[in-house]
Amino acid sequence: MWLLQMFILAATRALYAVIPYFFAVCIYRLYFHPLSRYPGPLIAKLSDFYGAYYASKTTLHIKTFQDHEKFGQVIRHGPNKLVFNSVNALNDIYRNELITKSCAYLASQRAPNTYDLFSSVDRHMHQRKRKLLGPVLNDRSMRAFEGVMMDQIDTFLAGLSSACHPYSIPVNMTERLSHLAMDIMGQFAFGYPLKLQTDATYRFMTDTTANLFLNVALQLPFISKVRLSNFRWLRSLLRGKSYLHILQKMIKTRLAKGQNEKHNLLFLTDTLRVSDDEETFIEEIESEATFFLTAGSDTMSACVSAVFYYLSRNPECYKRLITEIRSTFPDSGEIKSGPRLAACSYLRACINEALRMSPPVPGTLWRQQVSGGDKNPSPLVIDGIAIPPGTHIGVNIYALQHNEAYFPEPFTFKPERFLGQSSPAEKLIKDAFAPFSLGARRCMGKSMAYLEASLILAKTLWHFDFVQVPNSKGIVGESTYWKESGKVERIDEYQINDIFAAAHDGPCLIFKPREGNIIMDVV
Ligand code: HEM
Repeated sequence: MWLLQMFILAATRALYAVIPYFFAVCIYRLYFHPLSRYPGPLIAKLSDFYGAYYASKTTLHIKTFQDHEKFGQVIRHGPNKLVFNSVNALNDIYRNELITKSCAYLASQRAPNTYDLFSSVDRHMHQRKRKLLGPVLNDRSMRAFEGVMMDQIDTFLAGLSSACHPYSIPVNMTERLSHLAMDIMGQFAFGYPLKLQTDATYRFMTDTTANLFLNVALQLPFISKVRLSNFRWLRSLLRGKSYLHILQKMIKTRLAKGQNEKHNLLFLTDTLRVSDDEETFIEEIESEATFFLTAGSDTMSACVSAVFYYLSRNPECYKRLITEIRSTFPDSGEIKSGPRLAACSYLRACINEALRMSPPVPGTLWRQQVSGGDKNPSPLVIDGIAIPPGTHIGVNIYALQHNEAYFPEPFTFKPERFLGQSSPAEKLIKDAFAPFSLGARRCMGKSMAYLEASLILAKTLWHFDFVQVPNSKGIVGESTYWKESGKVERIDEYQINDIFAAAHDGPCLIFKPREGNIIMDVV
């Protein structure tokens, strides 16, 4: 009993000491903090838990957009954070040598003292890694890989074909495309046949729970100081032991094959070998591979699912795209990279418009002044605003790509807006379109992404016609966020859930072979 009394006494004393401190911090953050004059939600001014809360609900991108609508172009989105919504800020932040990734990215570190491309905040370390990875993702490598990618797409088409026979069954495109995208990445990174499309064994690899936790952690910069990477059990808890097991299997299988196998292809394992010690190397490559597989698969399935969704709801766009593809390529076998695919400007415009409305990386990519940058005599200025040292800054991709100043009628699917390039308004569209980010940390897989999306779409539209499922499954993919907010005119937007990358579902479509097309072509 006396133990309990002692405990209550100690707790009460601690509370008395903490309450004044808590109020002092609140008053400082509201009235005396260098960012106190910037507008924003009250809770965000007081705590980073505002961002973490909406990240846990996967709606942080929507909330940031709404906060811009309410508070203006520059908002305070954490005690120490500013989010901008302009092209000027986009260039000032992401093309700036004095700025690097925010320390919050260290929360994604997977093992102590092990940095992958994503978590290397240090600019020099990042440059070194990016240079190493360059040859894996350049045009030459893409050309060498295209045949393997095409084989995977053929398996995808064969799957759609089976869904047409003996009678049509609805196909959830998210499921099919996430399997296809992961199969492509398994081949691309390790030359390993994961076979998610035809065999259920490794389908757990497309689970995105770990990304949700990562996104919450990215909103809480103090977590990077806790060094989560020291807690190895967390790693297997989040990704799942089986995920790490298959990752190690892919790495070891590739190592056993040696460099000369498929000598025209460069794989992740071959390129990133920096350590001679096998165990250290496997740890390093495991970390790099986890990021790489996610970067190249979750994003791709979100992008292509979104294009299918918008086409199924915009018959004019659907007809125009089908005409472009079928008139450009008299034979399906002719669909490959090259001048003819590049000349399919409407295809590119549809992909861009889907990337604009439903960006596969929809959030604020947090950045900070490089350490020691505060000693620089001239202050950091973003879109005309002097930024106090230590501030986390960024542009929210979803909000920018829905900014009416750049994209009139932002909730309407209009691929045509990407076709012109001469007027000032058209130039603004180009400048404000940033699904792959820009500058030193821009996406390294942009060319691969356009090639993969173009091939999947062109091949599918060449072989099949499709419609939205006419029953209740047909609404899968519609925006429940906007529905719940009563914004009916925005419901037709393909819903992406912000988990740093994008979780998504649907659309559910019914396919039928294009008239006169022999199905055996694709099987
Ligand atoms: C539509 C598809 C894609 C989109 C929208 C996309 C978007 C992005 C974005 C916004 C970033 C910057 C992240 C940040 O600053 O934190 C990024 C980085 C990256 N992406 Fe992509 N990505 C896509 C596809 C791919 C593919 C297919 C690959 C190939 C493996 C890839 C590889 C990478 C890599 C390696 C980085 C890290 C670059 C660095 O930090 O230097 N991405 N991506």
